[in-house]
Amino acid sequence: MMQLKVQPIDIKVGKYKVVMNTIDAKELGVNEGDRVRIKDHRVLTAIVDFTEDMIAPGMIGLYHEVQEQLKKEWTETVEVEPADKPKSTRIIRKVMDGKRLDRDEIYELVKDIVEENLNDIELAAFLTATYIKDLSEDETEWLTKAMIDTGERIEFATTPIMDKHSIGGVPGNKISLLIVPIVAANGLLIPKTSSRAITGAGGTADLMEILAPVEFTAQQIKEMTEKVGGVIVWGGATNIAPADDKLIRIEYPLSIDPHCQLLASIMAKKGAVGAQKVVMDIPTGAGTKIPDVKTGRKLARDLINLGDRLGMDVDCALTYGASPVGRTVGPALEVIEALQVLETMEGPNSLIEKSAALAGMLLEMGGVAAKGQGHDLAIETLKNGKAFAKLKEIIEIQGGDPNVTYRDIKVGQYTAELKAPTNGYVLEFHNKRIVQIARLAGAPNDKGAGVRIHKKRGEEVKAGQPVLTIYAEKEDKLADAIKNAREDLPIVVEGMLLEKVADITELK
Ligand SMILES: O=P(O)(O)OC[C@H]1O[C@H](OP(=O)(O)O)[C@H](O)[C@@H]1O
Ligand SMILES: O=c1cc[nH]c(=O)[nH]1
Repeated sequence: MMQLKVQPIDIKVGKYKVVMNTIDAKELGVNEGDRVRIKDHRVLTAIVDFTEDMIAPGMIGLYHEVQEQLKKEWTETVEVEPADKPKSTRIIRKVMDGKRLDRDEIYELVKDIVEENLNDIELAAFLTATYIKDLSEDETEWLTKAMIDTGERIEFATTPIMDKHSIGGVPGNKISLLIVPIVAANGLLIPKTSSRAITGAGGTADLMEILAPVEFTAQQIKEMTEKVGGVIVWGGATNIAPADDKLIRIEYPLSIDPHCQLLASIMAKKGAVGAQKVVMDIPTGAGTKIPDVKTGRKLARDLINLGDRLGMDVDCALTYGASPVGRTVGPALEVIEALQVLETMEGPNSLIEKSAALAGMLLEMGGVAAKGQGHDLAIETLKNGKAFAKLKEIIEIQGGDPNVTYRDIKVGQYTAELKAPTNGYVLEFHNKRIVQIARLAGAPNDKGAGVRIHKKRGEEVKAGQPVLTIYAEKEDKLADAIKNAREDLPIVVEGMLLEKVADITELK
C-alpha cells in the first residue's frame, strides 16, 4: 500500500481512472490497465494509466469521475493498493475460449460494464470474441434482459407503445425522421431512442441533434412522448440500457456490430421504453450488415424470437440496402433531404417509399390503418403536412426551433466533386466506400461533412459529370477524403478502365 498526494485532473473520461508516475506504479506492482483500490472514507476501484512526467512521484492524478466520487481536495492524500481484476475479466476469457456463459455470469458482466469496471481492451476482447463466435439464443436473451435491468425503464399508462429500429448498415438511412412523426401524427405513441453512428457516417441521434437536443432522462422521454406522441432521442444519454452505449463506443472504431450485440442493443432499448409493437428495418444486400435475403430472414427470425421472449410483438422489413437510401450521407445533408420531403414531398423515391412502407406497417400494427392500408395512410400523412407539423412539435418539445426549414441547415463549406471517368451506366456502387469517404471528410462528428450522390446504380453518366460531391467542415479532411476517393473509386461505370499497369515495379 502507498500514500499518495492527490492531483486533480479536470477531464471527464467516462470511467474511474487515475494516473500514476511509472516509478510509483512499478513499486506498487501494477501494470498499465490494472486496477488500484483507492481508500478514503470510501473505497473505489479505478483503472491505472502511467506517466513519466505529467504526475510526479508521490502523487496520483484523479480524473473527474474519481474526484466526484471521492470528493478529494488538492492537498489531501489517499491510500492506494493493487486491486484484483473484476470477476468478469474471467467471464470474458470464457467467451474468448468459446465456452458458454450462464445467466449469472452475463448479469455480472453487464453490471461491470455499466459500473465502468472494465477497461477498453477487455471490452474490445469481449466484443471481438462474440464477433468471432456468436452467443447462443439463451445468452443473447440474458444479455438483453441484463441490459434492461441495469438501467431505468419507462412505463406508459396507455397502450399500444409503438417503436421502430433499424439494424443500420445502409448509408443515408434517415427514415426515422419521417417515420416517427408519421406514426405520432396518427395518434400513436412512439418513444424512439436511437444510437449514434455505429458502422455508418450518421446515426439517427447524430441527425436529430441538428434539429434539437437529444439528451434526456427516462422521465423526460416519457413526459414528452405523452405530450406530443413521439420523441427522437439518443439512447446513450439516458440511463435506459446504459451498457449499450458503452459497447457501441468500442464497436465504432472497430466498425463491427456482432450479431448478438446487435440483437441485445436494439431489443434492450425497445424493452426499456416499454415498446409493445415494433418494426425492424433490416437493410439487405452487398455492402450492408446482411449480405442476402436468406441471412436477412434468419435475423428476422432471431429478432421475432427475442421479441417473443421479451413479450414484444416484432415485425421485420427486409429492405433494399445495396444502394444508399436517398442521395445524401452524413448528418446535415441527411437532415436536409428528410426535411425537404416533409416540407415539399419532393425527394428521392427510395426515401419516401421506404419510410411510407415501414410507417405503414406500424400504423397497421397499431390498429389505426386497416390491413393493407398503412402505406397509403403514411403517404397521405406526409402529403397533407401532418407529419411535418408533428415533427415541428417534436423538435419544439425537445428544445429545438420548430420553425426550422431545410434551407436553414448548414453543410460543410469545403466541397469537392468526384467525376465519372467515362461515359456509361453506373454498374457498382460501394456502400462501405461511401461511408469511409464521408467519415474521412469528418462525419458524423463534423455534422456538415458527408457525401451527396448524383449518380446511383443503373443511372447513366457522361464522362466528366460529377458522381459525388464531398462536403467537409475542414480543408484537410476534405483533402483526405478526396484523395482516398480518387485512389479507389467508390463507383464503377460500365466500360471504365480500372487501372493502367505498364511497369511491374509499380505493383504493390
Ligand atoms: O451506423 P450504422 O451501423 O449504419 O447504424 C446505426 C443506426 O441504426 C439505427 O438507426 P435508427 O435509430 O433505427 O434510425 C441506430 O439507432 C443508429 O442510428
Ligand atoms: O441500435 C443499434 C442499431 C444497430 N446495431 C446496434 O448494435 N444497435
